[in-house]
Amino acid sequence: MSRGSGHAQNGNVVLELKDIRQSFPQADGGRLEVIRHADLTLRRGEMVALIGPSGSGKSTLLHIAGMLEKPSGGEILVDGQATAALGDDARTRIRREKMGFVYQYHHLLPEFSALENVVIPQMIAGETRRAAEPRARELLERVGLGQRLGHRPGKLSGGEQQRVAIARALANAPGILLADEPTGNLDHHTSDAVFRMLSDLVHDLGVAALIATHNLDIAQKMDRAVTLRDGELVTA
Ligand SMILES: Nc1ncnc2c1ncn2[C@@H]1O[C@H](COP(=O)(O)OP(=O)(O)OP(=O)(O)O)[C@@H](O)[C@H]1O
Repeated sequence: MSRGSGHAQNGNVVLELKDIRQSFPQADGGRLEVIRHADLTLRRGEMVALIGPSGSGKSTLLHIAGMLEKPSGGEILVDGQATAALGDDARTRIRREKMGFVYQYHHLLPEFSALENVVIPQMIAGETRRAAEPRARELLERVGLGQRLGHRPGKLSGGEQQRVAIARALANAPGILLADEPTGNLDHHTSDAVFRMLSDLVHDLGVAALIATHNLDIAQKMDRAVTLRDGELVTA
């Protein structure tokens, strides 16, 4: 497993959001302007909290950053490459090779073991099972599940399921991790433990992480925080 240089450094920009705007059509024929202006630069090895009231557009901004949704305006650069004009295939390739996603609910495949859940994304990316397994094992060991490799998700606790989901998100060695309330379903104690593990991994692997959370204690433990307020992304 490659190890990064640790905390953020200048020049290690992996994701840039430039003047992102997003609006949605409304029933009355008008448009709901959810994001009026968002600029953000993410560097290797930094963990950034995305906070803001419910409905302020955090999930929308994460979807745009992950190229799952096109913004009404603005540009997204991944490793310096502009993406707005790219076709769907190129966007999908960038997403698959360079991004990992974690959601509030783990979305693991219930009929497969923890190990298989981390192997499968690598096989979809073209790895053989034999090549994919060592990394999957190592990641699962890193998240504290070395003794649970053969367990199916239904036999794991909520915190353990989320640990598998984090290992899966990192399976293809993405430079960028986007997470939407990754500890939102967990009790206070489990949430802290899962966050600590995620933070160690992000810093050790040199991943750039943008993490939406309602939990201000957790947000404070990240390297910095940005807030969506009245459609503007501002430094928290
Ligand atoms: N595809 C869509 N069409 C219309 N409106 C949408 C769409 N997606 C999001 N919205 C609206 O945009 C606003 C922001 O939603 P979003 O889910 O991004 O907020 P959030 O900050 O993540 O909220 P929460 O903290 O409750 O998860 C909401 O008013 C939502 O209804």
